[in-house]
Amino acid sequence: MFSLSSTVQPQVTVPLSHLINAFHSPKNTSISVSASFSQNQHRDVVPEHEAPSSEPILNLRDLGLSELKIGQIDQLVDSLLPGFCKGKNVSSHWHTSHVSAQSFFENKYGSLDIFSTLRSSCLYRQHSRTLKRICSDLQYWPVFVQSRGFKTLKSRTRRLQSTSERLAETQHTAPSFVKGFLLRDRGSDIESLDKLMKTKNIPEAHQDAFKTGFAEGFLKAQALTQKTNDSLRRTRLIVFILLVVGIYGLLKNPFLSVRFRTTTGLDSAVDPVQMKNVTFEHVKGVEEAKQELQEVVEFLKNPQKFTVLGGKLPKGILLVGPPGTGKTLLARAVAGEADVPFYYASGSEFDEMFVGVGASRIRNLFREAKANAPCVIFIDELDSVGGKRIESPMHPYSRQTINQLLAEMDGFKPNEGVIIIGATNFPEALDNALIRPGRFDMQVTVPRPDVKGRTEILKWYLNKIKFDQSVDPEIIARGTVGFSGAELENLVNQAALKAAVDGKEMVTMKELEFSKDKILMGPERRSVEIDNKNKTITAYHESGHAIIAYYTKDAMPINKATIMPRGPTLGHVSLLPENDRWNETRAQLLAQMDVSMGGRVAEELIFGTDHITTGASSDFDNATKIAKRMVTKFGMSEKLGVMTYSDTGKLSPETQSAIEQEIRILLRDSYERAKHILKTHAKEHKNLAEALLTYETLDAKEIQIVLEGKKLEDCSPFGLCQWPSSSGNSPGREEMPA
Ligand SMILES: Nc1ncnc2c1ncn2[C@@H]1O[C@H](COP(=O)(O)OP(=O)(O)OP(=O)(O)O)[C@@H](O)[C@H]1O
Ligand SMILES: [Zn+2]
Repeated sequence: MFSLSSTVQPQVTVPLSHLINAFHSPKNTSISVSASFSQNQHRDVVPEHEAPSSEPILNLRDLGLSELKIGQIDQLVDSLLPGFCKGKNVSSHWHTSHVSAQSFFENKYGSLDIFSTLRSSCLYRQHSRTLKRICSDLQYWPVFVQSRGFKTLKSRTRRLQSTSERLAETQHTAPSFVKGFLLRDRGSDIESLDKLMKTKNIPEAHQDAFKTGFAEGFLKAQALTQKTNDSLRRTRLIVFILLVVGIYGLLKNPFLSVRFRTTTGLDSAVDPVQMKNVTFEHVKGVEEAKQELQEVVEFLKNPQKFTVLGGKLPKGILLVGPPGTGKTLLARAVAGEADVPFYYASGSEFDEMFVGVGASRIRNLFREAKANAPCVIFIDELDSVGGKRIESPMHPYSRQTINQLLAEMDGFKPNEGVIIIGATNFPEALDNALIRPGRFDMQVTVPRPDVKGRTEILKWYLNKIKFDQSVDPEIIARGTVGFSGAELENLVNQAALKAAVDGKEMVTMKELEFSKDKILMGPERRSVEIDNKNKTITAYHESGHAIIAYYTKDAMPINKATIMPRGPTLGHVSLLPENDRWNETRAQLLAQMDVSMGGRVAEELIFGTDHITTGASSDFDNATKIAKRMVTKFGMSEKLGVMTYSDTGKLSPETQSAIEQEIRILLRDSYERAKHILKTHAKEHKNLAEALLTYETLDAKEIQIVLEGKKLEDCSPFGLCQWPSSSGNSPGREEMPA
C-alpha cells in the first residue's frame, strides 16, 4: 500500500524500505516538498518500526518515479501486496487512451500526470471506486492547499492543478525564507487519519499501508519544518544585522543625525568643532564687538593670568543684534582665536514636545563641554530656550529646559574655562534670571554695519571673486543703508552670478548695482510690455524727481534714474547719502519731501491736470510721513511748538485739526517749491526724460552730462567728454528756501 501526499505536483510516498527492494536505486532531485501534518494529530499513527528517524524519507519523485509507468505501478503494488494484481487483468477503456492523455499532460505541464498513471494501474482497476474517490478527493484535499496564506488562493475548492502550478512558480522565484513562510504548518486544516479512513471506507487490508504512508509523510513534513525554521532563523538574523547597520548609518550621516538628535534626545549634545580657520580677521565692520570679545579670547588662551589677580570673567556673553550681522561668526572667531573647541547648539534644538528631552540635551551639552574645557559653547537663538518662563501650549516644557540651563550655568566655576556665548535678536524676550550677573552677565551689541563697515565687508567679499578695478565698494556701501553683513555677502554673490550669466569675465559696478536693486526692489520685469504713452509718463515722472534732487541743495546726491520696471515699480530714482545719517536737519527733511513731490509735479506740468496718474501715491505717502513726524515728533512746526504728540487719536479735536493743518501746509509748500524748480528747469527736464526714453537707465555721471546740456552719444567710452567728479553735489543746486 502507499499513501499519497501532495506537494507542488502530486507525489506518491511509500515506505522506503519497500521501495528500495522493489525498484532501482533512488535519484536525487531538486526540491521535494511534502505536505505537512500536525504533529499532534498524527504522532500516534506512526509505526515505530517503520519510521526510524535516521532513514531518509523520499517520495516518488525523489526516487525517480515521476516517470512511473503503469507496469511499474502494478509491479510496485505487487511487491508491496503480493498477489494483489494476480488474475485481475481486467481490460478498461483507460487502457487505449492513457498514452495520449499522459503525453498530452506531459507536453502541457512538463511532468507526469500521476493520477492518470494511477488510474491505469491494477490497483485502480481493482478498487476503482475507492481509489477514484481518493484521487478526486485529493484534488480538493486541504493538504494540497499549502499556499493558504496567499490572498490569491480564494477557496479550499480550487483545483489542485492551478494550486500546484502557482506553488511551483513560487518555488522557483521566491527566496528560501519566503518558501519557509509558504509552507508553514497548517495542521488545523488537516483531517485526522482515522477520520479519513472512516469516511473513505478504506478496506481493512489496505489500512496498514495507508497508515504507513501517512507516517512517512509526517516525518517528511517534520524534516521540512525543521528546514523552514532554520531558514526563518537565518532570515531574522540577517534582518537584525541589516537593521543595526542601518541605524548606525543613520547616526553617522551628519544631516540625518541632526534630525535624529532633534527628535530623540539620545545623543550627547553636539560634536565640538575646532575653529582654527575662523578668526577676527573674518569679521568685518563690527570693531567694537571685536574689541570687547578680545579679552575673552585672552582668558581662554591664558586663564591663569586672570585668576592670579582673583578676577572673575563672565560665564556667559550675550551677543545682541539683528539677524545676519555676524553674531555666530564672532562666536566662532572667539573659539578660533583662542584655538579651543567650539560647541554649537541652536536654542530651538532644546525646544521639545516631550518632557525632559530639552533638559537632558542641555545636561549633555554642558557635560561634554566641561570635559573638554577650555572651550566655547555657543547657543544661537537663545530666546527660544531662555525665553520668559511662561507656560504655553506651544512650549509645554520650556520651563524645565530653562531651569536646567540656569542650573548648569550655576554648576561650574567662573574660571573653569567654559565660556558660554548666547546670541539673540530679541534680548527683551529673555528670562530675567538668565541675564543677571553670574549668568549671561556681559552683553555685546552687534549692530548693522555703518557705511565704513559696509565698505569693509564688501571689499572682503569682493576679494573672493574676480572684479573690475573700476568697482568702487564705497558707492555700493552708500546705497545699502541698513544692509547686514549677510545681505552684503549675498549682494556680491548675486553680482558674480549675474556676471557669469551675462558671460562677463569679471564683476563690474553694473552687476553690483543690478544685484543691489534686485535685493532692494525685487527682480527686473523685462517681459512687461509697457506702451509708449506710459513709458513717456514714467520718464517725465522720474526725471521730475531727478531734477528736484539735482537742483536742491540739501537733497541727497542722485545715484541712478531708470524706467526699467522692477518689483512693483515702473521706474525709480535712487539717491545716495554721502554718509550714514545719524541726524537729519529740517532742510534735509524738506528736501526729501520736495524730491517726492517732483514726480506728480512733472506729470501735471507736462500732461495737464486731467492726465495726472496714480503713480505718485507712494511718493505722497513718503512726503506725508516726513511732514507728520516733523510736526508731531520733531517739534519742527512753529504753530504746534516743541512738543511731541504720540497718540494722535486721543488728542482733542482742535489739536488734531491743528496738526492736520500744519501737515497740509508743509506738503503744499513742498509741492510749490518742486513746481518752481521744474518750471525753471523745463529744458533740462525734457532732455533728461528723452535720454531716459532712449537709454532706459542713467547713472549719476550720465545724468550730470545730460543736465549740462551735452549729448550722451558724444561722450563715447574713449573719453571725448570729461567725466565730472562723482561727489554728487552739483554746482547748479539751489539753496533750499527757508
Ligand atoms: N560682520 C561680518 N563680516 C563678515 N561676514 C559677515 C558679517 N556678518 C555676517 N557675515 C556673513 O553672513 C553670514 C551669516 O552671519 P551670522 O550667521 O554670523 O549672523 P547672525 O548674526 O548669527 O545671524 P542670526 O541672528 O540670523 O543667527 C556669515 O557666515 C558671514 O558669511
Ligand atoms: Zn515717483
